[in-house]
Amino acid sequence: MKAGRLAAEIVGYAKSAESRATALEIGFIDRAAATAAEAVEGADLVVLAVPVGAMGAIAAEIGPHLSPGATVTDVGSVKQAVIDAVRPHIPEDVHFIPGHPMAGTEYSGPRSGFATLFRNRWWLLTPLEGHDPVALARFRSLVEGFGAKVDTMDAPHHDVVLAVVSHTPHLIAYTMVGVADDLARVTDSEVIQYSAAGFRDFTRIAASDPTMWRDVFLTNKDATLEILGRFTEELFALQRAIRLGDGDHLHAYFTRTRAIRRGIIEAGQDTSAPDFGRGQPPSGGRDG
Ligand SMILES: NC(=O)C1=CN([C@@H]2O[C@H](COP(=O)(O)OP(=O)(O)OC[C@H]3O[C@@H](n4cnc5c(N)ncnc54)[C@H](O)[C@@H]3O)[C@@H](O)[C@H]2O)C=CC1
Ligand SMILES: O=C(O)C(=O)Cc1ccc(O)cc1
Repeated sequence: MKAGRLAAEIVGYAKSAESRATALEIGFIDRAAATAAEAVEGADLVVLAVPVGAMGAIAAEIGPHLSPGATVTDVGSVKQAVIDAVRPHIPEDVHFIPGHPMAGTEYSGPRSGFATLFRNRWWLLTPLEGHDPVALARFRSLVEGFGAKVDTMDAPHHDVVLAVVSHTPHLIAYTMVGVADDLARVTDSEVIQYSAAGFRDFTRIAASDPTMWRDVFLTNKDATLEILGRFTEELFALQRAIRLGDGDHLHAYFTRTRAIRRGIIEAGQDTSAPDFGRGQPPSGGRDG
């Protein structure tokens, strides 16, 4: 918003005084408020960017201080739980537009933000029934001003999709790194020294913020457990194929999954890693 001069004044609040001071120092905000309630006084737009489990408490704190006609949005990785926790605290004359930018890194805190973070990334919105289309269109064009692409869907659908493309993969990465750490035969230095790209990517993901991800799994419980159940079934089938020496099964499976990867690249959605066949992709996040 700062880089694009999309707001007259940006007021920030964070629980820690250090985060507030850093945000001011690096120019992310024009003014730091001492409380969340003070931060939202007179604001046209309020963005809730706390761990999913903290959204409800923050909403309760700011609810009585919101201006009529203001818009409240959030950036939480889970949507239905945030809606359930936040909506009761938002006055009738305030617009609530739940959202989720599909962009980020394993880093936290104000120094981890950068102006191009949302460029060419999806920003999913899960508007509530009976929402004001004018407020939605206004917010949508703001987000497009960050360079993001917007899509809308309902919250339960969002949560299942995210369980597949983000939440369960994060859990798998956490597990794989934990397994490597547990293996006495593989010393720490070997894990670090011989890390191939696949495992290195797992370690990056597994370095993500523990509070944020704890809250994601606690609040997207059903969808994550459903996808994890399917994942476990497939894993057992592959385990069995390896044990039986069933190369056809393995080959057919890997052929199917390779087609998915190629589909992502052809759709121009790969912003994660160098694609040596097609030159450098656009920079994606801090690790690029
Ligand atoms: N990091 C990422 O890659 C992405 C994160 N998200 C979502 O964005 C939200 C914020 O995540 P980040 O910006 O990465 O985290 P962050 O750690 O950089 O910022 C979180 C802020 O919330 C504050 N906070 C934590 N607990 C609080 C509480 N109980 N009450 C009041 N304030 C509290 C912290 O002081 C901090 O200022 C989360 O809901 C997360 O699911 C969404 C997309 C990507
Ligand atoms: O660091 C990564 O690779 C991410 O996957 C970032 C991310 C984390 C959480 C989200 O809800 C959306 C994006």
